[in-house]
Amino acid sequence: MIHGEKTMLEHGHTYFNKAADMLGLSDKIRTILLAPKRIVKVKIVIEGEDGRLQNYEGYRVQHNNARGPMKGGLRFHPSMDEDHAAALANLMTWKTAVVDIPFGGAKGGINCDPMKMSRKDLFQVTTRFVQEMKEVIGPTTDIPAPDVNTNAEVMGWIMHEYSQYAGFSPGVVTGKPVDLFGSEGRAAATGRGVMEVLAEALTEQGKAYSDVTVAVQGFGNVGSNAARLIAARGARIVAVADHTGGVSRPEGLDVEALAAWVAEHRGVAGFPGGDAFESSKIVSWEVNILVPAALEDAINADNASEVKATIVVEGANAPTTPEADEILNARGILVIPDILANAGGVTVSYFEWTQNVQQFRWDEARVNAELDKRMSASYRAVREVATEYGTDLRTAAFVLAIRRVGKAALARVHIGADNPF
Ligand SMILES: NC(=O)C1=CN([C@@H]2O[C@H](COP(=O)(O)OP(=O)(O)OC[C@H]3O[C@@H](n4cnc5c(N)ncnc54)[C@H](O)[C@@H]3O)[C@@H](O)[C@H]2O)C=CC1
Ligand SMILES: O=C(O)CCC(=O)C(=O)O
Repeated sequence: MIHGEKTMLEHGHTYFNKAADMLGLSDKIRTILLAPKRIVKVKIVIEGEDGRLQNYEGYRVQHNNARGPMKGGLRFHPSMDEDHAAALANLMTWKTAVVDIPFGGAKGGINCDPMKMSRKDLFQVTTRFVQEMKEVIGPTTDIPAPDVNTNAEVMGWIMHEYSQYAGFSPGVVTGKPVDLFGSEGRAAATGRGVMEVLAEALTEQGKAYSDVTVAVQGFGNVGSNAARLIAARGARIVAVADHTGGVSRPEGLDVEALAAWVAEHRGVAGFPGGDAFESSKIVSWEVNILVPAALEDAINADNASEVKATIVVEGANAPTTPEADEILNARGILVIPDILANAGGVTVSYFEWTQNVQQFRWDEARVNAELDKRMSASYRAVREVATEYGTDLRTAAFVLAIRRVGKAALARVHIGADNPF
């Protein structure tokens, strides 16, 4: 899919190259670090409940495993294609390195629309996907997890199907139901990480949560948990938008009531506790903090100059195009980048995987404490690099990640005098 002039993967490469320029990396080293290890595309055909054939494509791009098994979510969305999978897999490599967990990066999914499918058809599609991918995923090779339109239930199906083939394998997938070897705290982890890095940024600026208003785009796993946790710290969530519309309330929305509404109605539209607005207006809402937590390219060259927030926390992956990023930076808006801001999910996925491997359970308090510690330490590490290089947080996060991945990748091969790490 084309995003403006460039593809999503090219956008990712733009960010990578800005950091690679700062590190003075040669073309050879850039190629080593950017080339995906494996790209798998499969055909998924099922007979739906209505008796008709449904025909989909499934993808898994395994980008890099220099630092450990590859890790990343599965997205079920009509826009899923090889470019999306590759771009998102790339981001996973840098994200796992930013939070310093022993994984590489991968991503995949199916170009289906779960909103229009029965649960039984979704189960069939998931099962077929695992049958096609079973040779390339596994607890020590590539470990999927939830992303857009996938959840704990789907992860449970994946674990079951893979275990039919490989024997009992809870570690093949994370984000599973807690009753099926999932981890306490994983469902809310990405939102919790967003809350934690935002706390660091506010502290830096001498502000508290109680001082700020927040707008959230996307009210799924990431957006709803971020909103809930940020509101619980005392901030006012004054506007929320999703694919069905937007709702606002200057005094602050009742986030728990909104979550209950969305669980029943599959969208924020019609929520009686606020005023309706057109969804795309969320980006330019008059607030202190903007949390894009839906899809890519939400903040782009057309709307970046209208952003009113002074901090943007990227709950979503790639919500800001490089053109928009330049505009936000030039306007002095602090952008906490995806590969740092939304890394709480994969961090607790790592905790889940270690619990599975050790056949041991952590309680929620331990998971949350370890997550909070790692997210704040990662924010500070990125800030330190930003200060060292006199650059923005996104470029600093890439510099930090490229150094870590580069050291591991090049220690595995004979590279000689060309090794810049
Ligand atoms: N689930 C996770 O643990 C993680 C998710 N992410 C990223 O966060 C983002 C959201 O993922 P989830 O919350 O898991 O997905 P989800 O499927 O739970 O929720 C997606 C949300 O985006 C909204 N949305 C879709 N199209 C929209 C549009 N055009 N305008 C406004 N809202 C729209 C949907 O209505 C829904 O509220 C994605 O970019 C994903 O890659 C990043 C890290 C971890
Ligand atoms: O939890 C995981 O393994 C990956 C989550 C994910 O897909 C992401 O961080 O974008």
